[in-house]
Parts: sequence; C-alpha cells; structure tokens
Amino acid sequence: MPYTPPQPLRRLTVLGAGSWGTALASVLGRNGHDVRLWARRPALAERITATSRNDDYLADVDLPGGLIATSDLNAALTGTEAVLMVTPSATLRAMCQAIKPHLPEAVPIALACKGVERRSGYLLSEVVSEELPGHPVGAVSGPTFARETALDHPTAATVAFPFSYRDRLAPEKSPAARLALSLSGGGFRPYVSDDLVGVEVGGAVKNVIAIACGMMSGAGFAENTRAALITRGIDEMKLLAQALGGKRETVTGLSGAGDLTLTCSSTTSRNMSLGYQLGQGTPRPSCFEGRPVVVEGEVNAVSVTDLAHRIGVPMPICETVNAVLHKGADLQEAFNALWTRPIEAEPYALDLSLAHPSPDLPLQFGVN
Ligand SMILES: NC(=O)C1=CN([C@@H]2O[C@H](COP(=O)(O)OP(=O)(O)OC[C@H]3O[C@@H](n4cnc5c(N)ncnc54)[C@H](OP(=O)(O)O)[C@@H]3O)[C@@H](O)[C@H]2O)C=CC1
Ligand SMILES: O=C(CO)COP(=O)(O)O
Repeated sequence: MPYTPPQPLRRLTVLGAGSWGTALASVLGRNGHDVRLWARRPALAERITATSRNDDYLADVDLPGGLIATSDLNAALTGTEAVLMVTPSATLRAMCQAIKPHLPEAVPIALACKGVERRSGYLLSEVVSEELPGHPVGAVSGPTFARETALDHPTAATVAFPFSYRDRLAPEKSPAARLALSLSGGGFRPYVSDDLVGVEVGGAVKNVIAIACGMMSGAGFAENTRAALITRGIDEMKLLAQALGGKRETVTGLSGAGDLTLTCSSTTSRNMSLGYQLGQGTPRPSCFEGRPVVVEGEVNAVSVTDLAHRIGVPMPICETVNAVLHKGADLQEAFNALWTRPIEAEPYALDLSLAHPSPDLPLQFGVN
C-alpha cells in the first residue's frame, strides 16, 4: 500500500473560552482551520464572535478574524473532527457528561487542562475514557502561557495519544499526528508522544511544585532554594509517572521539566503567584485581590498527594504544599521539616535496590 501522509483536521472544537481555550482556538484559527470556541456564557460568545476579542480573558489580543464562538454545545460539536477540553480539571467529568449527546462518534478528544480528579484519583484521560468510551483520548501540554501563545510568540508543546496498532496500520489517521499538524504553524511548534501518562503527570504535578516555589520565594528564600525545588519536583514527577505506567524520560520533556521551569520562574504563573502571596503572609481570601482565579495546583495538591499515598509514592514537596494549603500547617515550619528530612539517594527510585548509593548505606539516613 502506498504511504498516505496524515492531514490536518479540518474542523475542531475548543471547549472553554477562558485564556487557554481562546489561545488554542487562535492558533487553530490562524492556521486556517474551521474552529468553534465554546463559551459557557452566551454574552461572552457573542462578544468574541462580533469583535474578535475576548475582553474577559485576553483583553489586549486580536483574535483571528472569523473565529466563531458559541454557547450552544450542539452547534460547537456538530461535524467536529476533534475536541480540545479546556475548562478547569474539576469541571471535566461534568463537561464530558454535557457533551456526550452532541459528540460525533469516535472523534478524538485532547485534554488541555491539567490535573488529577480528586474523588477518583484518576488521571484526566481516565475520566474521559470512563465517561466517553470509544473516543481516542490524548493531551496537549507544555510550557505555554496563554497570552504569549495567543500573541504567537514561539511556543512548543507536546501532543500525546497512546500509540495503537491502528496507528501502524493507518498512520494517516493517527490522532496525535493529525492534531499536531493542525496546531503547527506560526510560532506554535508541536512535538508528538505516545506516553500520555507521563505527559499528564507532568502537567498535574508542576502546578503544585510551582506553588511551593512561590511560597519559598514569597517567604524570602533565594534562588538556590527554587532551583532545588524544581529539580526535586522533577524527581517527584518521575516517580509518579513510573508508578502509573508512564516513562520517566517523558518527565524531562516539554510537558514535565519544560512546563515546570516556566511555571516556577515568574508570578505570571497563577500557581507561582498564589504561593508567592501566601509566602508573603497574604491570607488566602485576599490573594489575587479576592478575585476568583483558576489555580490548578491548589485543588491538585490534595488529589496528587492522595493518589501518591494510595499507591505508595513519596512526594514530599507536594505533601508540604498540601499541608500548608489545606491542613493548617505553618509555612515556615512545614518547609523546615521538608528541608531536614533524612538524607536520600538522588535520584530516588521506586525500586529500592536502585536507590542505594552503596549497598552499605540505608535508603534514608541522618537525624530526625
Ligand atoms: N492559562 C494558561 O496559560 C494555561 C492554562 N492551562 C490549563 O487550562 C485549563 C483552563 O485554564 P484557563 O483557560 O487558564 O482558565 P481561565 O480562568 O482563563 O478560564 C476558565 C474557563 O473555564 C470556564 N469554566 C469555569 N468553571 C466552569 C464550569 N463549571 N463549567 C464549564 N466551564 C467552566 C470559564 O468560563 P466562565 O468565563 O464562564 O467562568 C472559562 O472559560 C486549566 O486546567 C489550566 O491549568 C494549560 C496551559 C496554559
Ligand atoms: O500551565 C500553564 C503554563 O503552561 C499556566 O500556568 P498557571 O496556571 O500557573 O498560570
């Protein structure tokens, strides 16, 4: 059989007209695709369509002309060839249930939200597969601030779908390849991966680590501390990815180390910013001047640490963030306890025999 190259998707749906959904719809619109952007508020959908601006979320960004927003799920999904889910992780299950009656058969679904479901401990792809069986499920994830992406600054991200035998039989139908081709253009450069678990774990954990970095910076610690948290955060990601069946090396890519570096580098990140404000002593209700802001690491501090406990993965930084955010722990005392833990091997490994720097040394040693 002659090789048929994969083609971009013609029509795509982006669910969620917040900052990231609008940025992704802009990338697809600029690349010439027929994209429908679903906003839950009809008034916002009308304004986006009429003005090519999203004044609620990306006020200073010109969106591609002809970008159609709608609050009607049926209109957004009819005839679509792929769906990007871009509402907060906690809304994902309800969104899946809402779109089910309108979803064309077998269309691929890509997650652009980041997290672990709190109640079940499932990765978000598992939530989608449970609610919407029969659809290939993947993710788009990487170091991608929405505003920069919408302004077409050079940005790279990973498009991950599990590799199936069908991809080998018919590579032209591969959802990862077709979605990556659709996103590719202008400043947006996608890479493809078959390690969905590794990609999802990176996205879920990096937000919690960014809160830790923000807390430490806000409390007056310096750059050495932040670099240590980033690096040890990568180790926590690796352990969780491996324990859930993903690959450790995926965590060194865009969706892991890449996104962690971005998110832990400035208070442009909402997660880093929340940590910073708390580190400075601002009470939680007064952070962001009291505005409701999506901070995925806040809810995911609970879901990630719960999941880690349940499967026996040590994640001490995430644990510390969770204790400060949700268990009333004192920030300084909690970080002191983190810092004075018994000495461990680097990298920590789930297979304890691999973690031993020497057969004569125990896995952990020291005071405390
Ligand atoms: N912003 C970024 O730079 C990036 C964000 N992400 C991820 O994308 C996801 C969405 O974040 P982001 O776009 O930034 O968030 P925003 O705060 O910018 O937008 C949130 C969006 O979700 C909608 N929404 C809120 N609650 C519900 C609900 N119960 N049901 C349906 N829709 C709801 C909001 O609608 P309404 O306006 O009506 O409230 C809005 O469209 C998060 O998981 C985030 O981690 C990933 C990469 C980059
Ligand atoms: O995920 C993001 C960048 O990749 C956005 O990070 P924040 O949600 O912390 O702003």
